[in-house]
Amino acid sequence: MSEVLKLDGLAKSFAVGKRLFGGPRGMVHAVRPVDLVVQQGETLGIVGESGCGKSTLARMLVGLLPATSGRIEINGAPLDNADPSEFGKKIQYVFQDPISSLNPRKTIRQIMDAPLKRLHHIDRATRTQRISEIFASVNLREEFLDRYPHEFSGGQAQRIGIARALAAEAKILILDEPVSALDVSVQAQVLNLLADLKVRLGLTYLFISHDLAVVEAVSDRVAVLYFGSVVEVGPAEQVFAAPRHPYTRLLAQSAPVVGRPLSAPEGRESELPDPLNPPQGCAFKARCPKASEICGREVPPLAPVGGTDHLAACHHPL
Ligand SMILES: Nc1ncnc2c1ncn2[C@@H]1O[C@H](COP(=O)(O)OP(=O)(O)OP(=O)(O)O)[C@@H](O)[C@H]1O
Repeated sequence: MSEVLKLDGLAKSFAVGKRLFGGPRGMVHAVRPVDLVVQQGETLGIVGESGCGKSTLARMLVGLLPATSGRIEINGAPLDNADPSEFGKKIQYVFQDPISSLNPRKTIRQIMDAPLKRLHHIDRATRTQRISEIFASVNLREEFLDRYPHEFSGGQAQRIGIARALAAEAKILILDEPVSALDVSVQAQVLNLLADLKVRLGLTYLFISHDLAVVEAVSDRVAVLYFGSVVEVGPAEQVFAAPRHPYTRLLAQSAPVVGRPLSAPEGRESELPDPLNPPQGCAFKARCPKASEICGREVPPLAPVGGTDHLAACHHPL
């Protein structure tokens, strides 16, 4: 296996609450420095409650948001922040809400044609042929190409969203809650399609979701985000069957049923800390049954917890 994607200290802060005169009132550290490696052909699931930084991370990866610090490498080469077409050829984004992410005034053919034209500069006849091939690969009928986005059901629209990402010929797809907006029966079809495409086209996925059961079903490895940081990462079956971070255990306990989204688990305090006033030490300490004095003082580093590929950021791993 080879590394296709590497995040090195990738972080994003937002200045919030601008005063009329003077600078911002504070900084929100939406994503704190994240180090992650994704191997060719794997699906890395990213889970966490609302507000933990999933979308901010995803948007940095596809160049929709500039990082505050850190870098992104693809196949060993840094991605140039300044050149969106470089991002587009290597890494593509599949949105949660497929219909609203497609331009309502353009036919599906025009939507599919844009990345081929912009990123690959190939002639019209070749583009037409590529679009037909891609459309067939997501099991959609060719006649749909001349319709508009609003004419499709959620499941069909998500297939179109996937087809559009494939048109760019990127090998890495960021799937941001790709099935959350769909009915459960349609979810399974789209997940099967994604699994099939991954093998057929040699793709690598980052699968972001707050639905733990879906992430468990599709991921080889899982990274758990809490308050902008990775607090646990490891093989999916290990992380779910034997979580080492108390936060992961709370998540797993709170979502035992397929399709049930993560809700704030019961804890001593079931809220994320105030981003404008982050706590000292471990961000999870107020909700953690194992918290001790050191947790209030020192941020725990992400460190191996049995096996080199299973890491947790906890002073008292389970
Ligand atoms: N443009 C912005 N300006 C200020 N703060 C922001 C901005 N975007 C995100 N944030 C803050 O950054 C943190 C992470 O947000 P983000 O949307 O990445 O989380 P998320 O896990 O994707 O949540 P959700 O599942 O609800 O989309 C939150 O505290 C959020 O309020």
